[in-house]
Amino acid sequence: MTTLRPSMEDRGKMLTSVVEEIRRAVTRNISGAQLLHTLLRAPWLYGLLKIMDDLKTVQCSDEGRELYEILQSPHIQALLSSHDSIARLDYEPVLPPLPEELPGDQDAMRIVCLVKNNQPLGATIKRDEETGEIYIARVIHGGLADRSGLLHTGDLLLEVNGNPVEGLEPEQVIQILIHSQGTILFKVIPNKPQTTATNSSVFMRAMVDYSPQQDWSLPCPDVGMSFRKGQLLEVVDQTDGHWWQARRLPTTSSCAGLIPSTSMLKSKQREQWWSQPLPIDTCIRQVLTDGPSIDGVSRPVDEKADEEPLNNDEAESDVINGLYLAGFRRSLRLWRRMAYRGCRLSCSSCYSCSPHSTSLSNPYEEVVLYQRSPQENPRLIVLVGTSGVGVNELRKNLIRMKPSLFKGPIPHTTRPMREGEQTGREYHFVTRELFEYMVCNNRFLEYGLCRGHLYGTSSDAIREVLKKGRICIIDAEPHSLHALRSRKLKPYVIFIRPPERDVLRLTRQHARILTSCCSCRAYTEEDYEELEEASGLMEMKYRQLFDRTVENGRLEEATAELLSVIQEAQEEEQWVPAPWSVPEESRREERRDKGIREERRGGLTYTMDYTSDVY
Ligand SMILES: Nc1ncnc2c1ncn2[C@@H]1O[C@H](COP(=O)(O)OP(=O)(O)OP(=O)(O)O)[C@@H](O)[C@H]1O
Repeated sequence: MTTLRPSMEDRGKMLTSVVEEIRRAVTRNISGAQLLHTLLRAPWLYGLLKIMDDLKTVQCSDEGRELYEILQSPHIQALLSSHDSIARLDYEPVLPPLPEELPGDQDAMRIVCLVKNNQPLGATIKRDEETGEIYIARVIHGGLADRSGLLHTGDLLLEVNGNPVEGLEPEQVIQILIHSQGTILFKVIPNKPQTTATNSSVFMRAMVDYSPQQDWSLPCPDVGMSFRKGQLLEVVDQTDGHWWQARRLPTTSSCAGLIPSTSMLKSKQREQWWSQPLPIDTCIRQVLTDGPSIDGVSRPVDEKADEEPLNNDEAESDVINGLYLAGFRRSLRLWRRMAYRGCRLSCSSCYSCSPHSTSLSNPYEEVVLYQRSPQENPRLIVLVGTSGVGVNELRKNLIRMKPSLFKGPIPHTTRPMREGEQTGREYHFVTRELFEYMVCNNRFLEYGLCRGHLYGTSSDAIREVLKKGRICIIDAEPHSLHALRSRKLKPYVIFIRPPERDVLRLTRQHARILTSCCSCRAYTEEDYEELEEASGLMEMKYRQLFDRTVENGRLEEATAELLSVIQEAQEEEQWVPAPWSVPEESRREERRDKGIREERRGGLTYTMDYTSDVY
């Protein structure tokens, strides 16, 4: 840069010409970048900077003062500071000179220089077992190598920091890399240009837990990413049929990790299931509590349910301020509890624990953000919780507070109508034949037999409430969620969890627990223990199906939280299974296309050897 030392007279001329230059720029409407370019090229800029101080003190023309103000603006100050840095050659890092003896065939070789600051390289390498050559096995999305855009999957590695890698084990190359800090120089032969696949992200909900530490087949454990049931994953790369790259959401890191693909995880799950003893802890299946079943298969009989009469006022009908709640809930909860206890003893044929259960067949569920439009029906609200946690209390509270907003579905029953009851108000009173016909046609989400009468919640009863623009609120056992999760109902599932033990003791002083022989009594320490244990097991097993969790400590607080969660579910964007947001006609086309795609993919063979893939 040439230093000019202008005279006072020259300074005046200079100032005028600079101001003129700026004015012209403004009137010609040229961009800021063009103006900067013009100014920075001017030989008098350095001189101008020198006289900046003079401008502050010396009496000068209007143009001079105007220029001074312009030069004081933050943008120009930032520019001047950048100018100074560049003028002092004050930038890092200082790159080493390129090797002098570059081979003649320039196209075949690439020298890649990366600056590594205590962060992993973000690429894995592997050795070709036949040739012994070392390749870049994969480039991790968002990692250093990926951000540089200079290393690609399949590039052949020749040297690292001047050390030839020929004949080395991948682990030895990794050691060189680990001990290199700052600048790392790679000599590679680039892989043939790959067709740039459009790598748009896909969002998935994990339906199972995964821990890379326990997965011996992971090509490189350091890059593995763990996840838990219910967590949201952004899958950024599915090019490898076995190992995908993904980020957990919400994410703090731009760097992705490796997770098994659907097919990989399915085969792992199957292997694991067959090698494990039968889980008999939390399994619940649909059993009837007495007599021969409607489908003709004998079911376990619970003697007590027949012996002890229900307290009808409490058990079958809830009327709050003249408002009828779906009355059968109590008896069904009781029935469910019987079924649950019976099942704990024998669940060897239970569907949800079999290797074909839904979580095993779908380890990931594709999800999309969905915003309900005001024209659509409200979403179904499903409360899930262990018996005694307060699901019914919360549900009643919501209906009591906002009867025009919330409503329960009217259940069906084969029990005879009593005096004062109306069909379609407390229940839909139907004949046993009709009830059985509805069962055969899968019209019930849940049904059960109590004291000789059938009770059930039909999907039509739920839709009826939703169609009228009211929020249908039901409680359900978690194993029925699979049947409920449909595009039409779009259920939003809220898990009700018990609070800490001391809050339980404090808040449940006057609470009454319904016992298996249909009587009520105060809660005991044993009940609290059972409640916590059952709740923990339920959460562990079904967490992937819950959208939110609300703790039922103090009733008013829990109700208020529930209200705001429900409002969010109806009014704000939520993650839902992808098919829920697609209109029916495009769903049919999509299913057909997917079939074709899968057929094509089926023809591909994956030949990469992952055993020596090192990060
Ligand atoms: N937050 C709370 N504070 C105090 N008492 C509560 C609270 N939630 C529920 N209760 C009381 O606990 C008892 C059981 O509640 P509730 O009947 O709602 O349980 P549930 O989960 O529906 O189980 P079940 O179907 O077996 O009755 C009731 O006496 C209820 O009034």
